[in-house]
Amino acid sequence: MKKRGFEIVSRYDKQQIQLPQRQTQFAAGYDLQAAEDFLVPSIWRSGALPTPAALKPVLVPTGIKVFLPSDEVLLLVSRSSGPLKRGLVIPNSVGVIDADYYNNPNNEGEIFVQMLNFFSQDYWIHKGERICQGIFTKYLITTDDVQNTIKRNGGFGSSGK
Ligand SMILES: O=c1ccn([C@H]2C[C@H](O)[C@@H](COP(=O)(O)OP(=O)(O)OP(=O)(O)O)O2)c(=O)[nH]1
Ligand SMILES: [Mg+2]
Repeated sequence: MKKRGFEIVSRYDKQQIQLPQRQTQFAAGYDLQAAEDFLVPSIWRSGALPTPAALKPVLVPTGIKVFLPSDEVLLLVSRSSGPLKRGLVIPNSVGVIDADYYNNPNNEGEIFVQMLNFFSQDYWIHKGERICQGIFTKYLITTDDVQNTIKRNGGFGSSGK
């Protein structure tokens, strides 16, 4: 049985979604692609100072989900060229993709990438463009960790404030 890997979520079935890949021999990150053309508006779009609305991140769909052992996590981190060449930053700094997010009843575990565009021009991400990289790693728990049995039923605040 496969231990860890990526799959396409059903809403993007047969839509030529590419599974993340490492680009070079010893690359640590699996580059995730945008599942569709997607606009990331400039934070400066409404004037001299960004408004609160302009500072709300967009969620770029990837069309993929990840399965992994329960003691591992996939970390979504920026590509170094994201801010430098496209003005795109990941405002949550590092996206944490938990093992129990896979196939959750709310969105099947589809991975989304939060983004803001710090450049002055709006930016259209094209379908298939590599928007961040995912790094697999193990996580540790405390000695007196209380094993939680609550099931995840979504993401982005699904466990409450
Ligand atoms: O950039 C991200 C970050 C998270 N997630 C998904 C996977 C993750 O397992 C879930 C919850 O993320 P996290 O625990 O970081 O956010 P939260 O605000 O604590 O949400 P929740 O209450 O659902 O745990 O949302 C993404 O798709 N992209
Ligand atoms: Mg959480």
